[in-house]
Amino acid sequence: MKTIDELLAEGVDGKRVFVRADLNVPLAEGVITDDGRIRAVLPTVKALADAGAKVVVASHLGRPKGAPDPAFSLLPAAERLAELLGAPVAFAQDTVGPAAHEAVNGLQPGQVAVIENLRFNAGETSKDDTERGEFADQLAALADVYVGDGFGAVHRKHASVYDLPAKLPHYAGYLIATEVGVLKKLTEDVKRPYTVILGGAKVSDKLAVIDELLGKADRILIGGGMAYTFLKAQGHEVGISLLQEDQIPTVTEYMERAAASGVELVLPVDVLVSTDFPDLKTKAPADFKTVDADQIPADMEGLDIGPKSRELFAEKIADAETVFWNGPVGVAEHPDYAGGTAAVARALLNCDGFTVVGGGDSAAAVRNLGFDENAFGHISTGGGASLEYLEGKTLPGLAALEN
Ligand SMILES: Nc1ncnc2c1ncn2[C@@H]1O[C@H](COP(=O)(O)OP(=O)(O)O)[C@@H](O)[C@H]1O
Ligand SMILES: O=C(OP(=O)(O)O)[C@H](O)COP(=O)(O)O
Repeated sequence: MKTIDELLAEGVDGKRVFVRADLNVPLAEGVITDDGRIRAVLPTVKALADAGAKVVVASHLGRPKGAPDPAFSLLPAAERLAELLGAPVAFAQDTVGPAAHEAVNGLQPGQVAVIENLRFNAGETSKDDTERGEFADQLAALADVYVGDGFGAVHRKHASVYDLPAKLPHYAGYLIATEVGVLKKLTEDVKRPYTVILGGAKVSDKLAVIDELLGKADRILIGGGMAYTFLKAQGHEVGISLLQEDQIPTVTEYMERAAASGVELVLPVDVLVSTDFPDLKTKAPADFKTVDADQIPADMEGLDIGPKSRELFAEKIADAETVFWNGPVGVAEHPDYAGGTAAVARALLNCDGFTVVGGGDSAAAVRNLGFDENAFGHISTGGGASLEYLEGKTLPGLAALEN
């Protein structure tokens, strides 16, 4: 993989450099609640701008449906990038249309532009190679060189991640180099016990990684929206909790395999439940109660792990030599459901092993709950990406940079 340092040595003065970043930051009412992913790409953007490149920054944000949707505009991220750079950043209101070309053509060496959300275009995420290739051609028209630095999206076979680097000279940015360097340690020389904690809401994506993790981890703790498919598979009522019904046979097989191979698969023993999802805008106090995990009422959903589960999880983390955590174990954006996630974060800090936290929302939760990000072994900007890397999978965005 050629790195940005090689590109800088070759010289970028006046060249248009396309930086595929992951600026998929959490937003509340259009306000960024954690800018970690923007700060993470600054070294790359700054180095290119300082060397006289015309820097074109691109990213997805959220999951719009292949067409413009103002709720998912990258404008707030572009504005924050400008603040962090201490320099103006041009913003194009389309991705590959006239506004993007105008913004890029208007750049002087050392200046930066952000183009609108890549996923406003159906070609970005298309499963059809030709459609993705055509969109990548349109992106390629905006640049002379490609720098891949969106670690959080390298597991996606998307046009800007996978197809575009094949069309331009391509290099890995500083963030990708750092992330891969740290995560590599977890694939090569894992000190045991190795505890993995999985939570969050991208249940179908993340259930799949358990298949591989069963052969790698000693303990797998399941919280967040992930837990309810397991509880249901054990025959419990889960009410209106997040559920991946079609995955019940799969998780049943996981539980059998874990038992047979001596991997501890740990589920919550109690949960906080409510009839309503909390209001994340007003953060108004929630009406919830704590129940045992096999007593979830039919009209309620589980929104955090309960006090007994927090103790149990902390115990399974305490003596671990290696810990990997992806996914808040509750709806940590709301103070009433952040207790489980805070307990897991504390347990990581109390453990002497090497601790890695991965994922946009997990990293945001840790910082927003007031934990010192430097106290963890590593905070990865990618959740799904780091999990798939640890599985040993070939990640499209890394393979494309290697070719
Ligand atoms: N029990 C739950 N029910 C619904 N959503 C949940 C639950 N627990 C956690 N979440 C949500 O999961 C989201 C984060 O999931 P995900 O994107 O998978 O994590 P990450 O970005 O760290 O990889 C958060 O917005 C959080 O509110
Ligand atoms: O937020 C992200 O992943 P993560 O939640 O696994 O950390 C990345 O920006 C990828 O987004 P996607 O899962 O919509 O492709």
